[in-house]
Amino acid sequence: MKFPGQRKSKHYFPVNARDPLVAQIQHDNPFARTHLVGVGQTIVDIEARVDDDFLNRHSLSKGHSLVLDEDKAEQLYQELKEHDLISHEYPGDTIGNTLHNYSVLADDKSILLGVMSQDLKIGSYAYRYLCNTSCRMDLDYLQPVDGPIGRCYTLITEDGERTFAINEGQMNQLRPESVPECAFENASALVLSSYLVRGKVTDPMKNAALKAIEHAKKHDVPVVLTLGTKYVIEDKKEWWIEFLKEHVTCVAMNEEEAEALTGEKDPLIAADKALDWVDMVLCTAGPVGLYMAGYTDDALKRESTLPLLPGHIPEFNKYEFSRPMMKTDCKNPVRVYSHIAPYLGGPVEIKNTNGAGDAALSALLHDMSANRYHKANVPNSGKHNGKFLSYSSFSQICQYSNRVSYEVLTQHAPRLSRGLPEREDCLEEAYWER
Ligand SMILES: Nc1ncnc2c1ncn2[C@@H]1O[C@H](COP(=O)(O)OP(=O)(O)OP(=O)(O)O)[C@@H](O)[C@H]1O
Ligand SMILES: Nc1nc2c(ncn2[C@@H]2O[C@H](CO)[C@@H](O)[C@H]2O)c(=O)[nH]1
Repeated sequence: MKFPGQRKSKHYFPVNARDPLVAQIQHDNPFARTHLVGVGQTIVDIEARVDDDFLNRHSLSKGHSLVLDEDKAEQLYQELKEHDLISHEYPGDTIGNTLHNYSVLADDKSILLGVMSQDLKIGSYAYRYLCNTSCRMDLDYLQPVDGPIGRCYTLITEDGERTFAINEGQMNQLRPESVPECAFENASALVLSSYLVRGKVTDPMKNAALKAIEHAKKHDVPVVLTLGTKYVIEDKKEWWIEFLKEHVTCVAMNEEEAEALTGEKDPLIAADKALDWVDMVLCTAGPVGLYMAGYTDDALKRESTLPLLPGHIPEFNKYEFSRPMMKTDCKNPVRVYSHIAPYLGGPVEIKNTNGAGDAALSALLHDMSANRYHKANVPNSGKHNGKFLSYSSFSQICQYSNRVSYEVLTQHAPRLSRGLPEREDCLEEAYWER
């Protein structure tokens, strides 16, 4: 496990691998490990540059993700092929992206639960998916299916916006029996997306996701939900609110999804409202940067030394140096908020915004895992004088998430092609003290 945030050597584990005393202790007590587990829809992103007219012709709504009927999906594909519009093919799925990024950042294991074509042909989409996924992602539990994985036509218009059109293939055929309980032992978090419940009523995926939640609860693993696209939420807002209350520790969303869920346009107010239902919120807001909200115990709160920010909640970032906790673990819960503007104002040239939100979430999940890892290995550390959800403060997680999003904005693919640059071994110099 590489540690997040300030990435100087002291933040790496093991601290001193060559020390004979440390080696002896390790031999007697090998480091406890942890991993991230996720349930995903296995899909490949097929990227093409199109104009607004193309979106209108195929009745697609700009910026969103829609599932197409098989015929319509085929028609769209033929048009892309005919005009030679396809420019790239990448493994996709919001959960696959998040797990892959996590494995790259933490240099550690994640487990993907999903489907994979059993008769895999070299050069097929399934083959490409596997070839371009981090080797730290454990794919051994994938359920074989007879047919293709999903395709996500990622249509980029001139304004840089991406619109998704999905040909689902077998992506929703994951069965609850293919979600093994052993994948949840020692897991740091379970990550799911709202996309998992928008299949046909006969698709087993929704029950597979519920089975995963059941295992996660049994093993005291926090459930993290990313909201995917606003349409999935708008259609049944009340259902989602109940779902959050019952199952979810942390929700990740962008400002549109946040508005669909809470009715609030302002991401800070939306995040605050979501705290009525969950313990922690990550809300990305494109060029406005991102917000986090959560709870800490009054006795453990820490004041920010950064400028206090105006907003609908005045000086909302006052306690952003605190570390997130579950509300039920706080004697006197205090709400904490933090915000960060895009890293260095955003890249000079944004290659593609696809995956920027997934990248932010993977950084947060990395920080949560680092906490679990540290706690298992150094339980008496002062870092664990409270039952915290993450290793770093709200403020530092915001900076880290933002930094990772930036990396995805500067590249074409939705998944990190490498970790953060080693050269920038202290974020303080490059960023904090800008
Ligand atoms: N135009 C932009 N300029 C600067 N930074 C940006 C821009 N768009 C996104 N970002 C950065 O990326 C982060 C995540 O972006 P965004 O809110 O667009 O995610 P998203 O809509 O969930 O993306 P996706 O669903 O494709 O993963 C933002 O918090 C911000 O740091
Ligand atoms: N699982 C899943 N991922 C999607 C869907 N629509 C878009 N995405 C993914 O969202 C990612 C960006 O967040 C892209 O890489 C897409 O693959 C969907 O319906 N289901």
